[in-house]
Amino acid sequence: MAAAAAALRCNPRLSAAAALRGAAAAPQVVKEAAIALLVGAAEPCLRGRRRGAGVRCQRSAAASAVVVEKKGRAVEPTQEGANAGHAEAELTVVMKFGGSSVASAERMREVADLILSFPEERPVIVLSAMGKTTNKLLMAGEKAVACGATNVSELDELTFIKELHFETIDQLGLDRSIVSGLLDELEQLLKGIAMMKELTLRTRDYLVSFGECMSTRIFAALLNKLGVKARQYDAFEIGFITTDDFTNADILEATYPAIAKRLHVDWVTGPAIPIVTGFLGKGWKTGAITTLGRGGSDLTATTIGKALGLREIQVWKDVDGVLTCDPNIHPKAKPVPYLTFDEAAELAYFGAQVLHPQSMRPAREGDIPVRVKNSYNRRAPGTLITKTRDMSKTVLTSIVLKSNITMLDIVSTRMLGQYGFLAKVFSIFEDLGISVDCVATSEELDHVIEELEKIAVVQLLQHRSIISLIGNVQRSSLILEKAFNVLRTNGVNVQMISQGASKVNISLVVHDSEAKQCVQALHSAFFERFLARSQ
Ligand SMILES: Nc1ncnc2c1ncn2[C@@H]1O[C@H](COP(=O)(O)OP(=O)(O)O)[C@@H](O)[C@H]1O
Ligand SMILES: N[C@@H](CC(=O)OP(=O)(O)O)C(=O)O
Repeated sequence: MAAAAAALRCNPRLSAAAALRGAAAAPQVVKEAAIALLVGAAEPCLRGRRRGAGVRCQRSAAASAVVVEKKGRAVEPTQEGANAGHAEAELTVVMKFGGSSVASAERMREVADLILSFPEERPVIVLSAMGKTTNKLLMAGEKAVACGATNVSELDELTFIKELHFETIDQLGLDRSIVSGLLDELEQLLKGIAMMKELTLRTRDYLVSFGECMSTRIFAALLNKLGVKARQYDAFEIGFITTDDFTNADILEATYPAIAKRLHVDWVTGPAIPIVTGFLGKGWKTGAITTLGRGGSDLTATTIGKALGLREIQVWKDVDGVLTCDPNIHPKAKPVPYLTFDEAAELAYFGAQVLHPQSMRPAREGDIPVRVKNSYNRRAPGTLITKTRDMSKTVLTSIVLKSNITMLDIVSTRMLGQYGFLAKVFSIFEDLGISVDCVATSEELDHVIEELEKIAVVQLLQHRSIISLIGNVQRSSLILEKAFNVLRTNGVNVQMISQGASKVNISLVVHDSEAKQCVQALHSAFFERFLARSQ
């Protein structure tokens, strides 16, 4: 059993899902041929060089007209916005700014200022869509399915998106033509959806791509206006090749040499800060626009970091780094100064919204440090994520909560031997093409249960939460002792426990109704009282 469970953890998506089931609240007591699967329910599958002297960003205030071309073509840097430098030095860092960092004209100015406050860097910039644009686009698409083509122009979400982008452009003193073509195209697309009365995953990706296509064009124009040469890129035009899994595509290997070549050649022939759309790619078979899963701009940034062998990858957010838990769950969450790639990856897989689940992979492969910083509080040191770190004093790093999980309790009817049973259970998921922690609809779940019931007694336990304790599992006894002490004091019965093969994660399953209170109590025990005592 243990061997089977460990093997399953090789697949990060399955790792959240497969765990040994013990007798209630008796961790590590393993029942014969009985496993439980956790099925994510509510959310869609979300899915060195040293610095050198060289080209510097100029801060000249020379205004310039910006040449804006059609979607799919880069906004070329302007003469006036010329960065006088030559490309004798390579690009040094990638800086990614999330939606909250570029949510308004004021925020865009702030981000431009932030970038220019590092004149020694030659950055590649990755941007997400402005503020909540992605959510609004999705909502507009869903409403368009039912509202009829003649009513599309009146959709609140479309009006909001138009106003946000036009107001931003006006406030920045730029030309509305930068995005007007895209906004027309967006309206046409919504009319098409209304006529078809259908929003496919492929269309969904095309629809949300407008957010990043607009934010990057506006920002490139702003930098050029400020006298800093910048060049806009649509990721799907410069070699971000992905699988054709719309809404949750994976980056393919061919991406790395392709984007490295394109960005490098452009940089040496005409140095200009590259401003790249986050989140987007191009499906290798269909040639259509794909997205990398919600929050996918982090992955765009780490992919560029690895492709170009940059010194550092910076992801600028609206929090002071990766925190000891979700600040929306517990206001006393505090920044974690250092993490390993393994810890950060585990944290992200288990639902911490702060990093995209796949984003650590390219950074780890390229061994490029990732720094998570706050664009609203530049001085905060943030979190530095590296391959290794001194773990000697570490017990717990962070607590992650993933709610609204469905747990499948599967007990063998002994028609098959133990090994055959486990193999059969997972082949059912494979045959149905279901990634265990990504089952999104109850229909999918019905199929799974129907198949499983041929070999097992299946119990469906809904409204469960996974609490993941990310830390030094070399100290698992201490972590468990402390955690169970807290849970017992709070009268909480743990329904399942699983220790990750990655040695950085222990997961507990509790009922949804108790989960937040548990996280708060655990946080207080590990990070508040512990610190108070050790200081
Ligand atoms: N452990 C955590 N550390 C930091 N932030 C977290 C954590 N868990 C959840 N969050 C949430 O993640 C948000 C940042 O992620 P995200 O919204 O994707 O940023 P951005 O859009 O800037 O890339 C924070 O505002 C915070 O509410
Ligand atoms: N705009 C996309 C991609 C992204 O990465 O956004 P953010 O960096 O704001 O999480 C989304 O909302 O999912």
